[in-house]
Amino acid sequence: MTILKTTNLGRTFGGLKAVDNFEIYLDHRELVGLIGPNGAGKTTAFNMLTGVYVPSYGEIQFCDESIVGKKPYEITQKGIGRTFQNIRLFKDLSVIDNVKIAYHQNVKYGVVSGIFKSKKYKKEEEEITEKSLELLSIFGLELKHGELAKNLPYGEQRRLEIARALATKPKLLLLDEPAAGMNPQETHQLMELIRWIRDKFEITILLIEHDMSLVMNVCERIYVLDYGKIIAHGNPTEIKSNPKVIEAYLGEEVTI
Ligand SMILES: Nc1ncnc2c1ncn2[C@@H]1O[C@H](COP(=O)(O)OP(=O)(O)OP(=O)(O)O)[C@@H](O)[C@H]1O
Repeated sequence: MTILKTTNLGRTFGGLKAVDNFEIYLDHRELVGLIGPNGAGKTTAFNMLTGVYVPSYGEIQFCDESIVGKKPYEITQKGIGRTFQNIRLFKDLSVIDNVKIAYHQNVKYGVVSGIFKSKKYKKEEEEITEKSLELLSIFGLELKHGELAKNLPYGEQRRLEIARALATKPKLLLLDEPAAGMNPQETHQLMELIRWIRDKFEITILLIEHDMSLVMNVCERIYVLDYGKIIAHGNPTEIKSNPKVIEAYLGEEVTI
């Protein structure tokens, strides 16, 4: 079942077509990679899918509904969660509060209930705390729940970002360079975790990554962007041997 489909999607900045004719589909429970050299347009594509940028043209269908023109928070509520290339945590809040804030996007009590701290409010709060701790334990962060996010080592901040994104209960999770700045051992563990998350939460994952071993090992299908256009699409074996992909990566410090 296809949950996301884009048609002739594009974004221009002045005269630059940062992304052009971007056409992808994602099926339920797929793990798909989006790769390409620096400046190819990967983050711009993510920004359109999540409402951070309004597309200059084209269509995005998510769960059979157009999400073009919707605000980022509306798209989050519809079921697209994401992480950012540059980590965006509330650095001066505790680890658990970072996750709880994300959960609050889906709670049912109203403002009045919140102000007067009704029974329903307290029950919801207890549930959110419990669920947040459960989520933190998946990411090996439960013992650090009281620490300030800014005091976590880099790899743990990246994991906390994924936990936050999952707390918004996404059907589709977009990960923008989840392994950036991680050492090989952390990257390997993350790879396992990403696969596990997809299975446990039964979600679709689209990830941007520069670490080719991670992409090739973890993704079932891969789209390759170059100068804003998709130049290749296929499984890892097909992508590795695609001449257009090899050419696009010439001069980059990566082995594919
Ligand atoms: N807000 C913006 N204003 C002007 N140009 C932009 C803007 N955002 C992106 N661009 C340009 O669009 C192109 C694609 O950028 P983008 O960040 O999407 O690439 P990327 O593939 O994510 O790169 P990287 O791998 O380096 O993160 C680049 O030429 C970039 O300079």
